[in-house]
Amino acid sequence: MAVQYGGVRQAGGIMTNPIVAGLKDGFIVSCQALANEPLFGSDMMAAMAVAAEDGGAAAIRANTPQDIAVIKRRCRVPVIGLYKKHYPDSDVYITPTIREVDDVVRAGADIVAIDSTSMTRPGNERLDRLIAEIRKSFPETPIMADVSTFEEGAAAMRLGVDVVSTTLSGYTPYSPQQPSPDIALVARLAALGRAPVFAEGRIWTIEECLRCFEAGAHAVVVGTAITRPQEIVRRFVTRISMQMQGFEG
Ligand SMILES: CC(=O)N[C@H](C=O)[C@@H](O)[C@H](O)[C@H](O)COP(=O)(O)O
Repeated sequence: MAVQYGGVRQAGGIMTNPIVAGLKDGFIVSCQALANEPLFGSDMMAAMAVAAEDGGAAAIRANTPQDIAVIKRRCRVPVIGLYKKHYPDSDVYITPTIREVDDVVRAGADIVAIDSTSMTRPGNERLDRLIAEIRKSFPETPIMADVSTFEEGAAAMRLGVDVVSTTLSGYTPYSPQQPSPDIALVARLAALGRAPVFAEGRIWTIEECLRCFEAGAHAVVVGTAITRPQEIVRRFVTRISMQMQGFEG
C-alpha cells in the first residue's frame, strides 16, 4: 500500500507526510499518566504539554481522547494521539482497533499511533486490514507504527505507514529486554531508508538523544524522564541509596 496523499520528498528520496516531515530533528515529549499515577488527569497532562511546548518541543504524544482534546486546545504543536485500551483476547493495547483510532482522530490528533507488532490483535484482526481501514476512514491522518523489532518495523514500512517508532522494543516478550534505549533498532530501521524512524522508549539523557539522531532518527520521543516525576525521584533515590550503601553507581 502506498501513501495516498501529498508528501514532501526528503533526503534519500522518500516521500514523507508533511506533518511528519515538519518534525525532522525534533524533540517530542510524551505526556501520559494512567489512572493509577499521581499526575492522572487531562488538566495535569495539558499543563505538562504546555510546559513542553514552552521548552521547544516539536510535538506532544498523548494518550486518551480526553487528554488529546484538552492538549489540542492549549498547544499549537502537532499532537500524536494514542488510546491505551486492553481487550481480553489480546496483549495489544496501544490504539488496538479502529474504534480507538476513531476516538483519537475525532479528538483532534494530528498523527495516530498504533501498535504495529506481530502480537495477536483483538478479534484476531490483521494489521494490514486495520491500516487499510484507517486510510479509508481517515485519509488525512498520518499513521505512526509502534514496533518492537526490526522485522515489525520493516513490515510496517511495507504497509505504507508514515513513520515507525521503536516504542515497543522491550515491551513484547520476544524483543530485547534491556534497561537502555534500543538505539541499534533505530539504526537498522533508519538504514532501510524507506520511512522516517522515531526513537522512543527508555531515553533518559541528552547524550542518548544525540546518539539516536546519529543513528538516523528523524525525531526523538521522551516521556517518563520528563513527565513522570515519581520515576524521576525514584531514580535519584535509588542511586543515592546505592551510593550510601557503598555500591559503585
Ligand atoms: C511501552 C509503552 O506503553 N509506552 C507508552 C507509549 O505511548 C508510554 O507509556 C511511554 O511513556 C512512551 O512510549 C515514551 O517512552 P518513555 O516513557 O520510556 O520515554
